[in-house]
Amino acid sequence: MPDGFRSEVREADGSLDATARVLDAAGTDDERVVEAALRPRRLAEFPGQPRVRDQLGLVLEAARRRGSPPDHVLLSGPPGLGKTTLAMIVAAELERPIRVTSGPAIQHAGDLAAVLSSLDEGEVLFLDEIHRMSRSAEEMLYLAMEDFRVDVIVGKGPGATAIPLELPPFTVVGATTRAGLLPAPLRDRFGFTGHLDFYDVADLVTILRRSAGLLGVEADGAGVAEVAGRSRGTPRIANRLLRRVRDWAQVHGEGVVDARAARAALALFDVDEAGLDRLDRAVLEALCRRFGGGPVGLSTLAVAVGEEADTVETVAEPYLVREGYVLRTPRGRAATAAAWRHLGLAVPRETAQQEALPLEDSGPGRFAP
Ligand SMILES: Nc1ncnc2c1ncn2[C@@H]1O[C@H](COP(=O)(O)OP(=O)(O)OP(=O)(O)O)[C@@H](O)[C@H]1O
Ligand SMILES: [Mg+2]
Repeated sequence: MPDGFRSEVREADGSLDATARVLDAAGTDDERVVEAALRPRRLAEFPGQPRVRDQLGLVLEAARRRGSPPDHVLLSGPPGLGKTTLAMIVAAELERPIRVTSGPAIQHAGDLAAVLSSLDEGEVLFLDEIHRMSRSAEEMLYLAMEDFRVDVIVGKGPGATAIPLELPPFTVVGATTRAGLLPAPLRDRFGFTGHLDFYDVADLVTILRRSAGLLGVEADGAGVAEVAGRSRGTPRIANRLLRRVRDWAQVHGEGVVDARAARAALALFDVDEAGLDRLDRAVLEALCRRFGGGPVGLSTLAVAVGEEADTVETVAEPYLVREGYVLRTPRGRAATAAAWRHLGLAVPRETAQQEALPLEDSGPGRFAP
């Protein structure tokens, strides 16, 4: 997440300004403590993402039987869907230690060299936000991932020499919200790439029941279903909303997460019936009211809602596109009829006509990004 965005969700005392962005899918530091407690530890207790889970399970099991480290693993997808959780699970399944660092923390190749040269055989190196690493570190990483070797540069200027240093075999687990930003040579070094997608409601219900149990919160079926349906397909948001509904239930109700508590708390925190939050609605409002439904370029749209383009693109847009409110076209972002209707506005004739086209004319991928 861009730092500017993070700082916006904080109060002066550093706590989460929950009314501002209860749906912000990126976690805050205080929240990370709660999150860590709610993370599934093993693949078998990880609900959802069946494809990625099966594929990853196979890769890990085969490596375990061979007794050698598995291929490097890249996990991509929107914030809060379980990339960090899966990285921890990789290490747990391999019964190996995990070393955690992130792209922004590695600004110089030397930083990476120090981490790499201290790895033990079979260790898992988790590189979060891998798309934010410096170019020179990236190049060092290719070599290390492929040949298990780093060139340590000694000295400066014309007298500088590269001393090759052999590394024991290890496994890189990279995580990124922006797989498209990774240079192809780096992407190619990963033997397995798992793309995480939004969760369906049934999986979120499973996750919420488990979280309620861990938090010692009583929750009934209707309450859990209400929260699951309004969590933007994102476990982090589901867990966060569960805690806010629990708060409401403890203050105004009997302490039970039920449908009444869920509806009241979600309304209080600006989560609408479709599960859209303030940023989502701001994007739709800008698209429809300011730009007549678009198409409009991402950066123009971002300025209109007062956010960074990166935030609009990684946080709001994937879900709006997937739910069919926004289309990504070569000329920019455009509102669908569903967006106009969601805001309670009349659907412009042109939009209605376009969407009423028989399917064979427009193709099945009309709503695809
Ligand atoms: N499949 C899942 N089952 C249960 N809980 C999950 C699952 N996926 C994610 N979570 C919960 O959601 C929270 C966020 O997950 P995680 O930190 O793994 O997301 P992330 O993809 O790494 O997000 P970011 O891109 O912001 O780093 C965690 O607290 C975890 O408990
Ligand atoms: Mg993460």
